[in-house]
Amino acid sequence: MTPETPTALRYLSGFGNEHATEAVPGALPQGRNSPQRAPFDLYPELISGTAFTAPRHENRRSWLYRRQPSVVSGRYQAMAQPHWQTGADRTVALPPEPLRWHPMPLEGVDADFIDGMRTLAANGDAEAQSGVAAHLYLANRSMERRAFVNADGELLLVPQQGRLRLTTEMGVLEVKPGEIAVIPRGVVFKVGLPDSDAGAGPSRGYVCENYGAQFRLPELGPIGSNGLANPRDFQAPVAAFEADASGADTGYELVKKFGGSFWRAPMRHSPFNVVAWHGNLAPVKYDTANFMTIGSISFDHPDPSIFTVLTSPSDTPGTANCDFVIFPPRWLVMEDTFRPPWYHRNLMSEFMGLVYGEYDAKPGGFKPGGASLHNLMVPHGPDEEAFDKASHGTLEPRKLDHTLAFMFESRYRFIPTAWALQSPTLDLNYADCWAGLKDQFQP
Ligand SMILES: O=C(O)Cc1cc(O)ccc1O
Ligand SMILES: [Fe+2]
Repeated sequence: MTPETPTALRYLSGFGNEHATEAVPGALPQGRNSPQRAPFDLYPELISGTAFTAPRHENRRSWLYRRQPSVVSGRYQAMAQPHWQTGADRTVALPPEPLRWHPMPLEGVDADFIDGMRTLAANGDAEAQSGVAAHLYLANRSMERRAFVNADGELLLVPQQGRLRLTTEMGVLEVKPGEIAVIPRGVVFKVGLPDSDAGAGPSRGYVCENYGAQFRLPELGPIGSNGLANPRDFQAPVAAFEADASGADTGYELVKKFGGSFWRAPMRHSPFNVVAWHGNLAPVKYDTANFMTIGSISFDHPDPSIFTVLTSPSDTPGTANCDFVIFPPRWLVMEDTFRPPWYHRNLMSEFMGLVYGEYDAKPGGFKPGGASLHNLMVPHGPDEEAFDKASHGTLEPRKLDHTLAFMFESRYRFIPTAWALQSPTLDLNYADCWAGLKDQFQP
């Protein structure tokens, strides 16, 4: 029952590249996509992630050559997953203040990746193809004969604890904390937890579900033709299929999120039955250790847009549906500068998480696995401890090391779910971290 994949996974390099990959040599038709009979009598199937007529530089689609087309499944039945919410919940009274959550406890977790998903906050509307959700997953069980497909958006996975083995229609990817993965809308996948399976305990991580335009690399402007996340460091899987795909004895359950509702259908065969594929729509992984970080080498603290890994544009240029921004290890060398983030209020709304280490604006209170939310025009900035240290410390070159925070930044306010607002992990004392900032004005 194990997937037919090599033990050391191989990947194809490049963001949005036209890849071509065969699990069995000769399985890809040559010179055309849809011959009268495809090699080995595989079924050609197209998946398009953009409208057919999207501009060429945005157009994403792939051709899959599979043992059975996706349409072969049993009937769908409604299924409950009340904790995975879709779009802004307008019934929630949105607090106008900074919010923070302590790490969600892992004790007593008994769920796979799908059942263990918890929406912390969401905005926009999947139907309107705009907005994002910020979820946390807490899971201790691999999806074995269970697969998932999300029709509502793409999923950006940010593991915080434990590796994920992502078996997808297009092959297998493995990601560990520090790495991320993006699974396109509509691509079937399942999540294995190699570390949990080995007894290391539950896995935890963050997910950005993007209902809007697909994540892409940001423009580099005056930075030039290299830097930040380099395209070649994004890795797509090689084609792989499950060995038992034709065995009639091994049922599968396919879970589908469709317009915010969950459905399940029995399948007689594994949906991971793609023998070859080609195209530029594919799941990818990326190691944030490869991010070429740029910062000030003179003075002042740059805007965090300098740390954008991927961006999902909205229809207003420069005002993203969502930016995925990281705060990786880096040197701070600025002279006569308050080096942490300044105090600020922004048009954009900021959901933050911490994969490991300490975040320089909140050395104490923001813990790995926790989250914070600073919505549009909600004031925030360094806590008292960070302010004191940064105002009085000597300004030698200093490495911020062993740290990885990130931000899902959106033009739309994130509305926390009722569950998140009632959670015992909600930090009711968050505002206290600024309460001691004194008026030190001495004219
Ligand atoms: O609020 C935060 O911690 C995120 C952030 C970091 C930064 O360096 C500048 C602005 C900003 O919103
Ligand atoms: Fe901020």
